[in-house]
Amino acid sequence: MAPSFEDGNSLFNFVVRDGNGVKGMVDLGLSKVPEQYIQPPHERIVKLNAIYADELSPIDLSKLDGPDHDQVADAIVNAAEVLGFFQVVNHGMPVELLESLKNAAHDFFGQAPEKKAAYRKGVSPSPYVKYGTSFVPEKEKALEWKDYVSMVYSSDVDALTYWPNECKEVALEYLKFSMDMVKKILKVLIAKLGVTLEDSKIDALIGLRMVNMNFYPTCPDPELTVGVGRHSDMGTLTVLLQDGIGGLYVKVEEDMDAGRKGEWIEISPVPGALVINIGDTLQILSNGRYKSAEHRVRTTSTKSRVSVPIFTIPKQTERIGPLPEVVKNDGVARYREVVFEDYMTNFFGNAHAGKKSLEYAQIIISSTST
Ligand SMILES: O=C(O)CCC(=O)C(=O)O
Ligand SMILES: [Fe+2]
Repeated sequence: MAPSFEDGNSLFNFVVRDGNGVKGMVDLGLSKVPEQYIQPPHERIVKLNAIYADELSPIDLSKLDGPDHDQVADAIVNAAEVLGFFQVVNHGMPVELLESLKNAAHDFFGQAPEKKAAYRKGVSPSPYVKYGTSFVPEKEKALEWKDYVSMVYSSDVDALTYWPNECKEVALEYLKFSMDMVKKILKVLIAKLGVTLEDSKIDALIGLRMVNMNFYPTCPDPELTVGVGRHSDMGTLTVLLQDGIGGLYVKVEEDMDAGRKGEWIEISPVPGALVINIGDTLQILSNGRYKSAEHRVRTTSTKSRVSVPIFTIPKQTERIGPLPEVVKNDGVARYREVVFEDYMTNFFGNAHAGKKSLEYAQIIISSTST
């Protein structure tokens, strides 16, 4: 039976306030996209632009420990400078774990709405778990076609006590495997900046970790909606597991060989691979050399999609600014120093709007020369 929401408020209340999510709405039987989800034309993802250039072939991470170290390090740095996104294979994570994670995400979101709604903001029994929908629904002109559960890591004991039963064990294992990889990649990126950081500083830059599970229900008209709107991630590095459905798009910020600046290209699913992307923090630390890529997610009408990002972000008290050696080299600081907690508050206080989040730390450099 088609749902009849008399006014906009009742739909908002059903989906957002009462925690039924997009899934709850779709499960009622939906033949068309509700008005609240219709994106303005310039935000819609119309064209399926599946470019599969050489730059996007996955990087074999196991080679970082062998004679090809320099080549692999260069590939990582190049990807971070040009697109801000790359995929890795032979990362050491068992394939079965990746499969279990996707299943666990389906298990979690497949539960009755009240089970998930128990983790809503303000009522969640755990300070570390939040279930929700869209990004900041109260501030968005059009809602995003996505439900999520977010699990903050504080300790193994807390994770196993407070994270949802449906996914806590696999999510924790995934996080453990990922952190070694994240540290390795981060060390490569920092070294190429000509900077040496103490291990304690590296740890502080990825001191807060969050495992999210995203669920994108089927949509009756994917061309009117977005799964996630244009945004960059706020943290240092993001690790992402996506399923085989596809729909993750990245905006080309630097010109690649074929002159594709400004185009959106798809990060096509590769079985067994993980996606890595640079976040705002690393763009700031590198004084703009590494790109916190703008990305977005399309919805589909055929099958629900799941993805499982790990966000590694600085500790709240950490001061983030361009590394002094890099500024010295560049002759200019493109960002000011900010306390990460303030950066985060600003990030979560606004709807997704491309790379606008970076403006919070940006120094506007006026060109007075010539
Ligand atoms: O679902 C995806 O592929 C990406 C999700 C994403 O960008 C995010 O959660 O920040
Ligand atoms: Fe993202």
